[in-house]
Amino acid sequence: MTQNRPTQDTDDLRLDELEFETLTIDQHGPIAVLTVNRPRALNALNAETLGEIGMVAEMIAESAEIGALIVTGAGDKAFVAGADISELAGLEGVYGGRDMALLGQDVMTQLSNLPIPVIAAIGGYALGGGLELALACDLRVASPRARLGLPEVSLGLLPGFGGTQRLARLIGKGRALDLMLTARQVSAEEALGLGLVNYVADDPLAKARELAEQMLKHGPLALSLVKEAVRRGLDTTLEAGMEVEADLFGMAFATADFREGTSAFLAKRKPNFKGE
Ligand SMILES: C/C=C/C(=O)SCCNC(=O)CCNC(=O)[C@H](O)C(C)(C)COP(=O)(O)OP(=O)(O)OC[C@H]1O[C@@H](n2cnc3c(N)ncnc32)[C@H](O)[C@@H]1OP(=O)(O)O
Repeated sequence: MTQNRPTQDTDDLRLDELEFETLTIDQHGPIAVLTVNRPRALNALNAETLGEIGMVAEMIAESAEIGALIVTGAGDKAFVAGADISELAGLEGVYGGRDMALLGQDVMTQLSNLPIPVIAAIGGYALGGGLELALACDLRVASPRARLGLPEVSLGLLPGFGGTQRLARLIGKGRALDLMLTARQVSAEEALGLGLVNYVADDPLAKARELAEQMLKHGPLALSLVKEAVRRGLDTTLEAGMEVEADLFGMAFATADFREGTSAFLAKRKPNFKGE
């Protein structure tokens, strides 16, 4: 599904040379920050924004320079207040809705499958498609003011950007159904207790950077193998997941980073990982 996807050839472009209509990208060394930037609509996701997020994910997947991605929203009121309701209201029938869900799912999966850590910094409302965006990230850091929920049933809808699947996998079926069937918003503190967010911090962007820096001290290939093992293992049986883990563990042994990590430990020095 490539509806409204930008068609620009990205082969020779750097991320910080691209201009987007609905988001900004900043790069600080190996850490990129994607900010959804539609503050007048509380950063709601329309098809254009989804297309732009997908384009950024595609570029990051091919970039050797970016080691971690932080996703956030412009302004202090909202992370992302959902899919753009005015756009949804204009979609035609079953197929319009299905196409929009497939576009959203596709983009969230692109983000989720990135081989680098992806952290959501949630400063305010993360509702509907906004929470689904955060759920596609590896970790979530929320401000004490954040409000999170999947209120789609209040619009006669269900979550359609992966939320019914990712929320149940993250916090369990019972808790996920509670949030989705009541449409209630939870505070950051409750979200922490539910396991919906990993950290609550007054400055979620600063905390997300701190976490990214901590992760980037480790071997980048090992980080990507951890993500792959968890992702592939969760979608299968425990036994098959063990097989996946053993295969990836074997692959780690073939990397220069493994030689470097173990040599550095034995020589009592800091490792210098190269991602090879
Ligand atoms: C597959 C995915 C499906 C979905 O995601 S469906 C959408 C799920 N999300 C929601 O249902 C949340 C919708 N938004 C709200 O309920 C409220 O907003 C808030 C509680 C987040 C904040 O309320 P308040 O402080 O009173 O602000 P405000 O005046 O409602 O919003 C400011 C401007 O932002 C626009 N806006 C907010 N959320 C969305 C959205 N999701 N889609 C499109 N526009 C949105 C409003 O309309 C308004 O605009 P104007 O100033 O022109 O009246």
